[in-house]
Amino acid sequence: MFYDRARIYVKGGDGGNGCAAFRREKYVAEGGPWGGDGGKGGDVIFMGDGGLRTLVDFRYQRHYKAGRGRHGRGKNMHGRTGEDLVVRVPLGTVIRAEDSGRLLGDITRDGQRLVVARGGRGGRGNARFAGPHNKAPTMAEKGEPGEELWLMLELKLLADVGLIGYPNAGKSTLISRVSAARPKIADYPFTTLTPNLGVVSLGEGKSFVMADIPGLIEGAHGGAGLGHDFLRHVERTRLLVHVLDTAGTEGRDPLADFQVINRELALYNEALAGRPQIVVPNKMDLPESEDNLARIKDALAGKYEIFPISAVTGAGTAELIGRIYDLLQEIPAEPLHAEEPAEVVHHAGPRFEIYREDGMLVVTGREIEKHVAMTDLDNEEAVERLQRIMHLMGLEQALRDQGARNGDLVRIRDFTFEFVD
Ligand SMILES: Nc1nc2c(ncn2[C@@H]2O[C@H](COP(=O)(O)OP(=O)(O)OP(=O)(O)O)[C@@H](O)[C@H]2O)c(=O)[nH]1
Repeated sequence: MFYDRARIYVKGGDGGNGCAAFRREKYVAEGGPWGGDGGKGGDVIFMGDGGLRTLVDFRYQRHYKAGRGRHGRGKNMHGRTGEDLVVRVPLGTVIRAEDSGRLLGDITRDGQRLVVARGGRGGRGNARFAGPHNKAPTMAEKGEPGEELWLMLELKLLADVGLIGYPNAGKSTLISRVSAARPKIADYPFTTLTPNLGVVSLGEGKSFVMADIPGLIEGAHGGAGLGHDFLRHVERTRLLVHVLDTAGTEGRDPLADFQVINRELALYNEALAGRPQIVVPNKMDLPESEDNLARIKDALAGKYEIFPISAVTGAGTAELIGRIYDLLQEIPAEPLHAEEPAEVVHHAGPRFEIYREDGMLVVTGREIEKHVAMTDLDNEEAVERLQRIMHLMGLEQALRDQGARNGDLVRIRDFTFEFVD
């Protein structure tokens, strides 16, 4: 089965907790703080893999979590960093955050890496909070939670080669003749036309994807047009292979067919019409084809490369796919997106939002929630520090602006406190 869309959940590893510990050695009277830092959580990283062709693996596994950082320990021992999780995706995969639709990136190159969910920072151990004002801090930070989100993956680079030609020219026959795998596109939002796809393998890991561009003539004449999703796929083809019914089995002239199809193609999609094109006179096993082939050669040789074949007997097809493969090496793959993001901006947005719920003021916001998550709420020093941070972030003023009064309850995640003006 062939799938070109997937929805998956990714989570960076949580940072390890910092440790609160004190020196407790013989002969050392006043043990100083020496709790180590927690380790950073691992990242979830996508990596381009030119050998992959589909997103099918993501149908079976939807959750991807990187390793968590280890907790810090006494004697200033830092926790180990969590392991990154590297997920291989086919080239042409476009990644968006599901909630906002924001583009995280495009994977277009083999080995290209993109961090899609960052691991959390490790919490600092109490040794790091020691200073002139506090020689024996009892607080340590908890680890920052790893980033988590749902992603929409979309595979855009489906076909390297598009087959064009009149109905019954033999496009389907050619695809089934030369392709090893015959993936089917499932979950297509429109049902009238299904692109016919084939993966053509030449051995030694060499392959390309060929797609039929069905209904070009019917769609153009009827003004029906093809589904947008399908168009998007065929727009990516780098080379067009124009298949002709050389025998004229339906009573038409193959040379006239050639002109008609190219005219329709230009009307239908100018960019597609400008692609390199090679001409494939098919049905050469039929005797009627000989004269027509001579005429086709007279008219088109010099302008186009011509590869006569018989899709039914297979004559000429090996030369054809060999040449297609070589041509594809010369035609560069276009970048898939104009909007190439310079850097992934993770969770941009307002600093915090405040709303009322059950008579309580609830504060949300990535930064403030992170600070709460990293605070050991059972430790008085840590809570005092959190309050200073909230003050510096301007939360008091924001709460006042929202009409908070002395004694009102304010909640941030699992931390509830009384507002004191
Ligand atoms: N004799 C002969 N017949 C062929 C050859 N290739 C295709 N045909 C026949 O031509 C007819 C049409 O072939 P298809 O492969 O279905 O043509 P198509 O271009 O895919 O047509 P659509 O699916 O309608 O777009 C079928 O009956 C095939 O058996 C060939 O090389 N020689």
